[in-house]
Amino acid sequence: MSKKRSLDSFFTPTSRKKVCLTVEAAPSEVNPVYTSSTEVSNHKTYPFPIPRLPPNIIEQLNEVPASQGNEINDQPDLDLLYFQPYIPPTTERELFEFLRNALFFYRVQYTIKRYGNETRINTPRFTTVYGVDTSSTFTPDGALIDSQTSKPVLPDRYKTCTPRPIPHCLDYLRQLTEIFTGATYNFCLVNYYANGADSISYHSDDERFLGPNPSIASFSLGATRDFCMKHKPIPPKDGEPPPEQNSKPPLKLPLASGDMVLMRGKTQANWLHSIPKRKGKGSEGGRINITFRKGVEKYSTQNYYQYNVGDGGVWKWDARKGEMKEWVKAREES
Ligand SMILES: O=C(O)CCC(=O)C(=O)O
Ligand SMILES: [Fe+2]
Repeated sequence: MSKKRSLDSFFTPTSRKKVCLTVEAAPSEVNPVYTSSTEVSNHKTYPFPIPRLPPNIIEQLNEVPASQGNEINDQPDLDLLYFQPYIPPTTERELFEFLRNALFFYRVQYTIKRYGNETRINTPRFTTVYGVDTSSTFTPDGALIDSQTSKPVLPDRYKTCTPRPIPHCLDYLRQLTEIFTGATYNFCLVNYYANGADSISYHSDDERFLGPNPSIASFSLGATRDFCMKHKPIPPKDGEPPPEQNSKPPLKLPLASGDMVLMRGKTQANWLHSIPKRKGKGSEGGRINITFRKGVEKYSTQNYYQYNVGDGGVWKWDARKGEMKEWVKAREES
């Protein structure tokens, strides 16, 4: 297949530009899929193959971003670009349904030590992750090699996890997002909030393994949920009077299906974000969140797999029952 235009020719950071890629010129060619079949992405680490994006969704995604991003930077250290929407309205529902059907998820549990006591934490949403930090790269056939030497990565690099390549259906969006944000991403984290009882508490993605001032592109599909942001408390400095705190109420962005928030600059270092639980009206539907980020240390790989895959069972959307079900290999094959 020939490429009609190179991806580089579309490179205009954060600009609104219609990308008329043909299906032949899809970014999937830049990062081939790790399977012999053209219908699915597969890898030894996947519990089951993941369908590639159908051509009609690819064609519609070539219209991104569907609107101009609005800058939100009127508060200290805050630097957001908010697209309402980014994914065209003709596509968001189909993409949501497609991804919910296609992906596998986990319900991760882990133990933390608080004041000497061990506490079991149940992550209050479904999660999954793909990708690997900059020290390693996947070959087109899915082998993990050292990014510098191109030699196979030895098992002791990632002792607690086995990294998984980003499947075509998410990698296509990753590459489009790289074009429009001017940043590069090697991880794709996916959250599924089954209803208003699922949530993520206030946190910042400020780990050292993302480097200083990381750009994180965050997509919403499905039910609308509030994205709340508040400034971190400003710690006092030795010998100085208490610093003035940001007294403004938390920022609340009602993230709708197809929206994208690009968090960048000093945002992660200074702000916290959350998706609070939601009761009553609008708490019924499921929501997918996809974030693209770049891990620059091998520890990012271990951390992301520990907290987004873990060591529990696989969950898959059951379209007939309309809910996530624990997935059992034998059941699918029989
Ligand atoms: O679901 C969202 O919009 C936010 C998810 C998030 O903050 C995260 O995964 O770190
Ligand atoms: Fe986050």
